[in-house]
Amino acid sequence: MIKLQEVNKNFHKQQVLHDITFQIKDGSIYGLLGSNGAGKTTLLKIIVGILKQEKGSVQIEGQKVFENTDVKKRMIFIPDSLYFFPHYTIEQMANFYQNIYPSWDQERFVQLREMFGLDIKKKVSQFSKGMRRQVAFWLAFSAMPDILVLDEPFDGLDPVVRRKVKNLLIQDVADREMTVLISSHNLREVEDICDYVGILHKGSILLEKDLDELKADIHKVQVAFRNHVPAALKKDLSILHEEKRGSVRLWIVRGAETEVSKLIESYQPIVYDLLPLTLEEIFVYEMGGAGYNVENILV
Ligand SMILES: Nc1ncnc2c1ncn2[C@@H]1O[C@H](COP(=O)(O)OP(=O)(O)OP(=O)(O)O)[C@@H](O)[C@H]1O
Repeated sequence: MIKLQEVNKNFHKQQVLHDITFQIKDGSIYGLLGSNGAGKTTLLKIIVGILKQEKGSVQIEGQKVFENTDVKKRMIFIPDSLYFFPHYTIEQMANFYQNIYPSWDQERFVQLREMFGLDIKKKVSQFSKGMRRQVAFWLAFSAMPDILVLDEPFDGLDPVVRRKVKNLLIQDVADREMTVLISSHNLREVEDICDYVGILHKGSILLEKDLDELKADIHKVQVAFRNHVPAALKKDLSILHEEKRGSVRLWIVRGAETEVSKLIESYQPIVYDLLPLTLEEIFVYEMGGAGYNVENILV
């Protein structure tokens, strides 16, 4: 479990993180979303113990992270700007990782070689940007960390590699309860793999959600009635948003699907469809309800 309690961080006199409190359960994938400058990289660096917060606590399995090598050996951070030793080949980097991470799995490194298809005798600096990112993932997956922290991890990866990397992430989470924290400015990029999403805006967490619960709790409804819309129905439903399209109403409603359907059908509509929402649509309505314009916060 990663547990943050009222974490604050200043750079010089500017406060960039304000009372950040959240938890990430073992074996889950948490997406930390936010626009440029929201504070994502700073927060990630505090979680992995590169930076120290001014106030508050960060604990992993009950232990503090900063200057704690035992915890750091179980965790890998892939930053947005990658660093490899100049002149090192992939093989030399792998040897270096093997010495640092006790859980390094050489068999897996060899097995993943086929998937990534990169020459281990070649210097990492001679690969393209996207290929260097693949090397970072290859090393990280071979080190078998308990915790993987990824800063904008999919930038520069082509769609095929992106899919392969996401599959590996999901596999490690399912097989051995790896915990993953991913930062991104793009909801669509992470919505297919995250269990939880937190939105960071100007250094504060605006919203935090379990995605399965979120998807089960909010729906798009198209409905039409022979005469006018029953006022009692509108009163009983939790309608977040309404649009009129001729005689058809489009509603965004909150509530369990079975209950929403039962209630609407009891008024015998002549048209009734309950449609799924994309995660992006859900956030637009959720955050709109909280007084934020989501287009200014997420892409
Ligand atoms: N080393 C530093 N010294 C001073 N200010 C910094 C430093 N690092 C970050 N900041 C400031 O902290 C704020 C948050 O930056 P951070 O890099 O954490 O944002 P981010 O959400 O990762 O943004 P992006 O999506 O653009 O990478 C910004 O205002 C930035 O200017």
